Amino acid sequence: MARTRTEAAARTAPGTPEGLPKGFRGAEAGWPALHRIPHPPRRLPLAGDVLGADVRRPLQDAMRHGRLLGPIYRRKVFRREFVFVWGGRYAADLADESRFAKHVGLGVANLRPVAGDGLFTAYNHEPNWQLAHDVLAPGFSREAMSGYHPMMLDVAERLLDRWDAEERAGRPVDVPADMTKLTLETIARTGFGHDFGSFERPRPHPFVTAMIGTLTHAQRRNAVPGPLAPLLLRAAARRNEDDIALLNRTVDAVVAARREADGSGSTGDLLDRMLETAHPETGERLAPDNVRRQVITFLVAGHETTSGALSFALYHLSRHPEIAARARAEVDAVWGEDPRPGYDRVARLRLVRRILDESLRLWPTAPAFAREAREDTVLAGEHPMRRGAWTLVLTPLLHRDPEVWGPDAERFDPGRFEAAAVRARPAHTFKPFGTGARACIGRQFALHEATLVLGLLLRRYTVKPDPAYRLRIAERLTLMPEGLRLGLERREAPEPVRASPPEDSSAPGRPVRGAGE
Ligand code: HEM
Repeated sequence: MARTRTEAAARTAPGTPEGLPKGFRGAEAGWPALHRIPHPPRRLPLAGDVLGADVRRPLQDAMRHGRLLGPIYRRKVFRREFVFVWGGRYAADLADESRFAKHVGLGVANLRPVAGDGLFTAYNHEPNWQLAHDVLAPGFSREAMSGYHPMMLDVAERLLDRWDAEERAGRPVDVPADMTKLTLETIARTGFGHDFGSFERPRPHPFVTAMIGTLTHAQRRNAVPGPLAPLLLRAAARRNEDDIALLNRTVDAVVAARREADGSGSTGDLLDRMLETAHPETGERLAPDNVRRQVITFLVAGHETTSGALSFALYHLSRHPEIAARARAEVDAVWGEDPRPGYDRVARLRLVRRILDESLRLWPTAPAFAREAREDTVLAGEHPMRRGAWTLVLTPLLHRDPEVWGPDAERFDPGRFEAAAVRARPAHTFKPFGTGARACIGRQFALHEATLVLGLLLRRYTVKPDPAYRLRIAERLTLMPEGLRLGLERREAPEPVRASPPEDSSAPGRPVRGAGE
């Protein structure tokens, strides 16, 4: 029989007044041997480790400290102390789901006013996480994905039309802006049957502007200490409320249109699942306010990070023409001139996929995730943690740990994701999609979309870097190559299709999985 919302609510463990789950602790209380963990040398009595902090680039700031202080370190911002880790052995231990779980903290917790108990921001103890996970996971099955594929192609063709026009006009393309248009339209179309008209607009859709506003605000909240935040961020908080209101209005309109359609044209997409599907065991459905949270979650989580991943991949390809040429040869061999390659032929682009993996290694676009101890435990046999104590894993540094990736870890080399190299690495050291039960539900979606689009772009254009460009990373919880523009050169028709397939493309169409996945 269907469980009611009241029964579901009764299963929720009561949180603290701030909405934090039981067991949450500051580092001082949570890490009994905190003194053994290094911190920056010039600690100020009240302010802590704030000297030289870059509030607009907190992740790169954290990476700078990590390089100086080692694979586990701590930082104090006024009264709050945080532990950061990036060493492979710590990350691997934190992946043990029997002792650790996702921690909703820092930036993710700051998104609670926008996304509430939506899938990404839900506390582990909130019943809506399991409910939504079970209802929505089939929306990412192989069958569902093959249904999205033609829609992904349609959106990619809109990008190609746009890039053709830019190429004819001899104008460089604004890569992050165009990738954001593409990925927003893709998740909106496949998940919600919606068209934001991004490619037809001279400026980003207001949804995107509001989303960037809320992500930036959530990030800034970390940098401004709690007691001062209301004062210092008063104007920003007001803007943030406006942004959230716009996100809500946009999403409410999408949901209302679907309800009005009353099942006609229903495709079983994510929104149908959110509105119609009952939990297979409990019969419970998502409540309307939770549907709103989930739609926002998927629209945001479903495009911002993939857009960054594609942008970084294009950056690297522009800098490594020899790798781009090999990838293009693969696309020609596997797809030939077929203008609409089928679903199964995307995962056969093994090198293109490795280029994406390597781009996500160097700049994982969701660059950190937090883990908390389920019970009192000792991290990697070295650092005691009490139940509820937590730490932030800095993925870009984990992905450059020389003990795992070797002395040339900074070098872009897709060969690191060849099957033998993956097998030779320790497990749980490549984590662009997080880990465990709360890892990214959209991983296959993102990889399929990005591989498809990169294949289509490689086949049609040679991308030319601006020699004066130096990679700068913009941060708004996610990462993006700031100001990246690339010149385009339309290719001649591809070489005739080779009789024999390249390297390993004859293997069944399943992607090589990274270590520990
Ligand atoms: C390259 C693209 C992507 C990257 C790098 C990425 C990364 C991540 C990471 C690191 C997490 C875990 C965060 C944590 O532990 O706090 C996560 C969770 C999540 N992602 Fe993604 N993601 C990507 C694409 C997508 C797409 C395309 C979707 C939806 C269509 C999506 C939806 C979600 C959701 C709903 C969660 C929360 C899952 C849960 O807690 O149950 N992501 N993602």
